[in-house]
Amino acid sequence: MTRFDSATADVAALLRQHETKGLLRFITCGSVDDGKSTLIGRLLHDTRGLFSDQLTALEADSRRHGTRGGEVDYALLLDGLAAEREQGITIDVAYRFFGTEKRKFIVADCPGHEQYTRNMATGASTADVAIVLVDARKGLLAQTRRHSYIVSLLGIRHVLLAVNKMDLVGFDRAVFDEIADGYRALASQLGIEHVTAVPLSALNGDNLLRRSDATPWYDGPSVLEYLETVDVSRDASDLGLRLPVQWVNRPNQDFRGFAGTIVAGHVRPGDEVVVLPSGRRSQVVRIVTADGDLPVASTGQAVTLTLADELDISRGDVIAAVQDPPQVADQFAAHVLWLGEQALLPGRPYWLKLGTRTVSASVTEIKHKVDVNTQDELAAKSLELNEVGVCNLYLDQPVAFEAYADNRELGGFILIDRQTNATVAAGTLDFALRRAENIHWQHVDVDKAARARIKAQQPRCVWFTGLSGSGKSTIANLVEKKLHALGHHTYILDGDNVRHGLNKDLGFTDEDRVENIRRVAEVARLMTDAGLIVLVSFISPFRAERRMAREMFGSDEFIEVFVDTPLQVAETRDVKGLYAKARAGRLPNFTGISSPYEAPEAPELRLDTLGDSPEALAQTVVERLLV
Ligand SMILES: Nc1ncnc2c1ncn2[C@@H]1O[C@H](COP(=O)(O)OS(=O)(=O)O)[C@@H](OP(=O)(O)O)[C@H]1O
Ligand SMILES: Nc1ncnc2c1ncn2[C@@H]1O[C@H](COP(=O)(O)OP(=O)(O)O)[C@@H](O)[C@H]1O
Repeated sequence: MTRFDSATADVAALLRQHETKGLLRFITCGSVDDGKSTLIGRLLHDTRGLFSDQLTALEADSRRHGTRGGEVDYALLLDGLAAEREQGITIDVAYRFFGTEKRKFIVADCPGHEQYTRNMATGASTADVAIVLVDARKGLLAQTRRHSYIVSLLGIRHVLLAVNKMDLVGFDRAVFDEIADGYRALASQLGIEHVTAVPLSALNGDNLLRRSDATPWYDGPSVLEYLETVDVSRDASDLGLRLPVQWVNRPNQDFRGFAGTIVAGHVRPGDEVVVLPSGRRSQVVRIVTADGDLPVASTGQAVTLTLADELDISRGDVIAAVQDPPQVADQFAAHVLWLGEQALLPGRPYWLKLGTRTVSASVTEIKHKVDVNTQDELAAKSLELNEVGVCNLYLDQPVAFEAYADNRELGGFILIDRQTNATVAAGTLDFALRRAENIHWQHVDVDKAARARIKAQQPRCVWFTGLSGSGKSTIANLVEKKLHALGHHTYILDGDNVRHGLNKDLGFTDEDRVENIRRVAEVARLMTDAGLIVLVSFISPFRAERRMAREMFGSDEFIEVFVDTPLQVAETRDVKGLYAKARAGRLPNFTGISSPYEAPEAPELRLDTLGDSPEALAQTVVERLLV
């Protein structure tokens, strides 16, 4: 068992012991060296929340590091644990638990370095309170502003401003007042409703558990008093029931229950409910739990509901009160905090996870990005790590949602990279866009099958991908000639050509290439719908967009052909002299040289242009097509 596992077991015991007390979740944020770890370490230790094995380890560490006079260096404990978890990468937020007679606490310790915004957002998404630490000698920093912006973005309404290291400025009231006033101005700009400022020396314990004699001019609470008494209840009582279905419980033919945690409202047997997004209605029959059936259940409780009717309900659906259901939509205005190493590219599909539902989503437009230090709106074509943008989102299917301001569970989402499964963004849904609401799919009587029948062929999209000069155009051209000779109806979409018309507004940046492929894939889809065999010949360098294109077609309709020519060979051919230009630095973002090419992993066909002639390769494609 690792140290972390044993801590987890202890935590479970602690939580059980404190089960009857209120629970407060908070995060700590601040710049490096503001004293975060010391603050948390002391809170844990002085409230006797430290687990004994960790305390022993801590004292040993302190001795090893030669801390003054055998004193415990509290910072060591948390920094040590954080480092340990960092090796496991992904989330290195350290969740710590402690309790007093009045409350129990879960604190997410978010590392303060720039690149750790991801951890902070993770911690903040469930917290009720944020402790923002500021070094009294340094005042408000860019990092303080950034963290406070994220705190407000993620809906934390209560901030404890801990002006730390007051001992180093002689507990000077003027210093404290100036920082507190500056912060209140910032908070009101950001819409943070409740700010309490405390003059603190985390190291010495002044105003930490009890009020300190060193600050007779201060009559507010100590940090712990604040945490024990702050009222974070939200007025959710008037919201109707919302239960996102986590799983369908069907142990046998006679029982079918829908399990999940109630995120708003309450429920009783007999209540009328609606299931979203389908809109089907039913009535609650039982509220089942491990401890027996309940007469009523409310927000925060994990339950299994059984319904009067046999409805088709699956994970991700939301069971809601009939009188007051959440909305359903597939297009949104949203705030997106980008956490990916690679930039956000409009048009690229990501997985969006909202409540218990996962759907494919893309950003259709970045309205602007927000300078998190000044709140200025800046023009943007993409979002880089740690940037926040106001975006339009498009989902490939409708979901039940609520504005984040009203309900964090049904309004807060994350975006996941479809290749790496890494979390690349955290975001909030602001409101639904109505633009598609009044547009309905127009039924036509002559359909794709009818069009294909008259052409006596199966429509296809043959997608050639490869480096510039690999041979895409040459081979596609030969394939078309052969198909034409056989009486087939075809069309070639060639990158060079389409860029002269439909896509003449696009260049060769990553984001322009994503849009280039999105458009040509849509055109290819229309053409196959018209019954044609379409040959697409685009470099299409990114796996994500080739996959997006593939998903637009039926399973045997899309044939990915990798024209596999090594870079050195394509460069030697240099049909258009572009490689020479790129090498000379006169052509930026050139594929293979200053812009990446991601080779297909599982194409339907791989053409080795060193092994065979264009003619032979074209014949291979035709044979694959006409099987
Ligand atoms: N910077 C840069 N990088 C790559 N290619 C460049 C560039 N600048 C111009 N060209 C010419 O544009 C053709 C590629 O366009 P595509 O639309 O196929 O490219 S992409 O799919 O959007 O990556 C490509 O055609 P092919 O050589 O037929 O592939 C080039 O002739
Ligand atoms: N086996 C092969 N397959 C395709 N092209 C080849 C082959 N061998 C040599 N070539 C030459 O390589 C060049 C490929 O250029 P092109 O078809 O315009 O590539 P792309 O469309 O991928 O940029 C042509 O001059 C072609 O004659």
